[in-house]
Amino acid sequence: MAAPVPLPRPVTHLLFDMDGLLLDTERLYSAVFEDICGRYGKKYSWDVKSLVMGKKALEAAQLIRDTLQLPMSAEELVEVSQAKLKEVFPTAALMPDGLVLLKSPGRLLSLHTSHASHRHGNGSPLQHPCLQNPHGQAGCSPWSRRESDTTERLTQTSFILTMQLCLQPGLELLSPAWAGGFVTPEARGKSTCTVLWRRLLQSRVLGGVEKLIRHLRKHDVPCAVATSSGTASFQLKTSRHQDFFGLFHHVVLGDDPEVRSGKPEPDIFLTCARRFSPAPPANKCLVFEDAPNGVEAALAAGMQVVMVPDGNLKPDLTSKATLVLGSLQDFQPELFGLPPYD
Ligand SMILES: O=c1[nH]cc([C@@H]2O[C@H](COP(=O)(O)O)[C@@H](O)[C@H]2O)c(=O)[nH]1
Repeated sequence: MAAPVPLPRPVTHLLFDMDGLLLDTERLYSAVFEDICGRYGKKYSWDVKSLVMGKKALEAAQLIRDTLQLPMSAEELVEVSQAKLKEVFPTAALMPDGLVLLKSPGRLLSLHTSHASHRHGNGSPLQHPCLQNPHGQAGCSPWSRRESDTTERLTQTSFILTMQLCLQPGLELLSPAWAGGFVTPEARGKSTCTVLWRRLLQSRVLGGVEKLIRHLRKHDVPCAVATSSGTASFQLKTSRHQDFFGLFHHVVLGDDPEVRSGKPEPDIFLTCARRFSPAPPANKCLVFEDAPNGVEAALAAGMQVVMVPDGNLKPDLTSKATLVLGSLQDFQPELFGLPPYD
């Protein structure tokens, strides 16, 4: 019989990864590497991507080059990819919630699709008193639907029925990324999209990422960012989000001299924890990650880790996380002894 999975333990300090967790940049990396690899008839699949996510740029390029046998050096791959990434990094948006937007003539409806299941890395649902929902199901928080600023609670079944009802002719499904603030160049030109976008911004409640960080800040919970991104990439990616990143106590970057080895080694999280004053012990730190390399790094540092994996990631790559969530918006701080939302 498998050993029982321990419940989350209380923590005092939170350490956040950036790409694919706070910022919706993984699809930018995918588009750029798919394009470069495609030129040589190679596929930048999620199997390859899962190996490189969270690594420093040169190590990542080396791995991609070796795995796909690209006819160029790792340094050349860094140069070619960085040239393209620099163009798109300034468009980086905060991570969208599990939102799907449905557009019908004259009306915008958004549905939260994140099923908010809380599970252990091994796949078993987390049984915790904090997770009892109004329908009495442990391990599954309610589905919600937002129409303008009214919030209704829906069960999973009624959500699916609503989706079916909505997806009739005349209704258009907009990409989740659109909800996160990233408007594609094609969409930008269309007046209907612009009007809908403006309406969405007006009626918008804070996205899960921002809501969580502002909540923690309000309650003086020390938070920091630990990202493998180098200084130049970080500045481009965060250029539109300086207020948001200003909420963190500090940021540790991949080219920091104290970060000798990248994820999956623990250096970046240990360095990040040391820079709080006073520095917390590792077992009082909770890391948030989307990448398997990041989860390994957090565990190697002796920290607990909440994983918010991309849906394309193979389920077995989430197995080591303390807790796995569908979206950061589903995080319940009280599970780790932190102040609950008001
Ligand atoms: O498809 C990819 N995703 C992510 C990376 C690497 O992962 C890092 C993301 O760092 P983090 O998750 O620690 O924010 C990027 O800087 C980049 O080097 C990559 O090369 N290719």
